[in-house]
Amino acid sequence: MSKEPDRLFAQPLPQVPDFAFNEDVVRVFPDMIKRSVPGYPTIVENLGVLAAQFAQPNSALYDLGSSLGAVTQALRRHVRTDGCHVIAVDNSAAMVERCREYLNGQDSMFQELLPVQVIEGDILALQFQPASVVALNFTLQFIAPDQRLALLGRIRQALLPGGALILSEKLRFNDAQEHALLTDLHVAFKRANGYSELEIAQKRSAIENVMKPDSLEEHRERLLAAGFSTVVPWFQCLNFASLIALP
Ligand SMILES: Nc1ncnc2c1ncn2[C@@H]1O[C@H](C[S@+](CC[C@H]([NH3+])C(=O)[O-])CC(=O)[O-])[C@@H](O)[C@H]1O
Ligand SMILES: O=C(O)C(=O)Cc1ccccc1
Repeated sequence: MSKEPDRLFAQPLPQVPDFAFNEDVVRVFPDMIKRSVPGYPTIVENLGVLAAQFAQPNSALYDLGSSLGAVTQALRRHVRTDGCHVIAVDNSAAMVERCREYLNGQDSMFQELLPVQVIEGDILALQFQPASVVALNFTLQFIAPDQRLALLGRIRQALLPGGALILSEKLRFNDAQEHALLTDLHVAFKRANGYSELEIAQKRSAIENVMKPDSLEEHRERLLAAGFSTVVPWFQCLNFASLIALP
């Protein structure tokens, strides 16, 4: 993975543009996400472990909003189920291009990895194949709120018995005090990872129009409304959580 440090918001910007997954972000993305999302490495590695428990023979494993393919790589490290293949989807051309390079690197280092297909496309327009694992790792929060239920409904319809959706998201909290506390602690996490007050403030204004987190209660209710039977949180670090939703 690229070692370039994230300094995208280090200089004062006259106007902070809306955050986009462009070439500049791609260059620093591994550093940015590790220093911004508490628990990210733990979530990604364990997502592979969880997926291995839900993978069904001869089915698709989806990595939706795959960015540079960190989840896809974890799926390929952990899942050994016969006949599975991974489908990674992202609508950022810059992400997809670099993701394919990284996966070629993984292919040249290891043998007998699951086959993988990287699709440049909108996950809202995807025709799902029968799937046993679907990962939405910090992607649903970037989907327009009024599209989220329909997307989860289509994922539910594609899921095979014994399969699972794994959904990781930044959380909002209905209780104002809990929200303020966990937001402050997230800022402290970023500061401890070397981000300045300016970087933190400019990044906040870059993402506020494009990333709309929901509360755990909203996630649970929407997943049930989409037809999932069971919703189990398996990880939370500050205001970032990951859920297992069963068909
Ligand atoms: N409609 C869409 N269709 C396809 N892709 C989309 C769409 N909207 C956003 N994306 C893509 O979703 C990804 C979200 S990042 C996921 C991290 C990754 N999962 C990881 O585990 O490293 C999360 C973050 O940066 O906080 C970006 O690559 C977008 O291009
Ligand atoms: O940086 C933040 O505050 C976040 O909430 C997470 C994030 C991480 C990477 C890209 C966009 C948002």
